[in-house]
Amino acid sequence: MRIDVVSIFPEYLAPLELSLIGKARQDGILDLRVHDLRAFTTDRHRTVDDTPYGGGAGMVMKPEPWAQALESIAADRPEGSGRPVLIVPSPAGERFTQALAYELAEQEHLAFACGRYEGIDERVIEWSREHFDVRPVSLGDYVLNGGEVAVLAMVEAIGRLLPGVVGNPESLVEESHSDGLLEYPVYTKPSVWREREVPAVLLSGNHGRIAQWRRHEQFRRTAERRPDLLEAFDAGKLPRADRTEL
Ligand SMILES: N#Cc1c(-c2ccc3ccn(Cc4ccccn4)c3c2)n[nH]c1N
Repeated sequence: MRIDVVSIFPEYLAPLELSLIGKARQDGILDLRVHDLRAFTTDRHRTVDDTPYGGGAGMVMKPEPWAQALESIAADRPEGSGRPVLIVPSPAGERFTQALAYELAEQEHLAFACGRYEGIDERVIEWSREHFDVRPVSLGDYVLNGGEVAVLAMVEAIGRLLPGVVGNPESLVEESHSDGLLEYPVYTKPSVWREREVPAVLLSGNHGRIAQWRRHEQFRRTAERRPDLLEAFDAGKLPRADRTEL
């Protein structure tokens, strides 16, 4: 998979050089490129923002640097790849979910546009549809200062689903949200810790009973902490977790 990220703070994406995503890049599973939006400005001050039409607080990101950056990415797309998907983090976007992570993990080329200030001139989103499948996406119902934190989360959630990134693909099946439910509690040695014991069933060696207990714990936790997920689960609206390997 090829991923391009455009930001005025490219160093914000440095954590993607670490851990599993960093190794996936070294192994050639993920070709991730970060671009500084200011490299696509033409004035001596490398200006990326201006005052909003209609007034209001804050500044808006100018359209032309974005068009230059995104045209450069579209022109450099991998040989034979289809139309790239442009994900625009935004508080006004569709919710990022595990199901969307699975969907995007099947794409050959993703691009992320990290806005700042009060956002990107809306005409960029409209213009981008000439070159990309454009998806405004929100990390959640709270306000961040820009798109970079959302991109860190989305790239990790998507990248870990790619074949060869996590050691045991089986582990992707049983984690929270992979089947629409929260994950069961996990324990390790010692079996008694500060007078707290590991549930006896987990020490029984009876794999059928262990699986039954774990499934029950998933439903109990989901009902307690995320009843909204339980309704979706009961309605059969499962995320795309019907495969352990993409
Ligand atoms: N994904 C996501 C986001 C964002 C987000 C994403 C991109 C930008 C670019 C600028 N801002 C600041 C800002 C504040 C207020 C109104 C508009 N814009 C962003 C915020 N906030 N919350 C999420 N779940």
